[in-house]
Amino acid sequence: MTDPALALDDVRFRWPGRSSFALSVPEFRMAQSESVLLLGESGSGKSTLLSLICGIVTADSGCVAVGGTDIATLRAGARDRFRAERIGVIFQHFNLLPYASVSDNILLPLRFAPERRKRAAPDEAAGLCSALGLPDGITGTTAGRLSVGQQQRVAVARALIGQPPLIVADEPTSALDAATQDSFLGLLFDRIAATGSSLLMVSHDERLGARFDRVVRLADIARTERRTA
Ligand SMILES: Nc1ncnc2c1ncn2[C@@H]1O[C@H](COP(=O)(O)OP(=O)(O)OP(=O)(O)O)[C@@H](O)[C@H]1O
Repeated sequence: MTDPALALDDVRFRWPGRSSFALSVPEFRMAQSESVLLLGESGSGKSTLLSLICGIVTADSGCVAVGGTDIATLRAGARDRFRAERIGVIFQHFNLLPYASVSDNILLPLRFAPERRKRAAPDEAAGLCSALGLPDGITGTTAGRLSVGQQQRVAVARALIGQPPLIVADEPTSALDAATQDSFLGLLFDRIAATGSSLLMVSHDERLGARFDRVVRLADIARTERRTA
């Protein structure tokens, strides 16, 4: 039997030093190649959940397994390499290196991920740029000079390069108008259909739901505790 792309069991978490917010997830699963839209209001813990899934923070108890590997069993350095190998992350604010070229930004995760680097074709960065509708020759441009929409596409190319099995995206469409949102999602879905990657996207916009295999509300899979500190 193949491992689920993602499995959370009895996960509990509090941000260190902050008792005012707690998140617990009894059970959540994603199958391989599945796309899930995770909805929740602002401050409900969506980004916190993604940080747990990416191993940026570790659960106080319970298990977060990505492709069958419990990330709590990995030491910090190994966890960073595991994330680079297995998860393509699209951050809310893209987190591009503004002084580095588009090409260097896209290739960045491969530096820490030898297996993913082997899977990436030599011209994949340029190919992704063109598939994502970026202009020819953009790979040498400094990322800080791009429009917001272009930065977003570069962030997607960086997440997709080398075909990581899981793509995690934190509100990647929030800065886009409706038409650009639609074409952006079309491109993202074309790419994950081609590679068979799973996609977990966080948003507070339920209109995006039609494109996904499943729409999940954070409130239905997690309990949160919020107190004014
Ligand atoms: N790095 C952090 N350190 C400490 N507390 C944090 C950190 N990141 C988030 N929190 C706290 O965790 C709680 C949930 O925030 P989170 O960003 O996960 O919610 P969200 O649903 O993603 O919100 P939004 O839709 O506004 O991005 C908030 O109380 C927030 O202050």
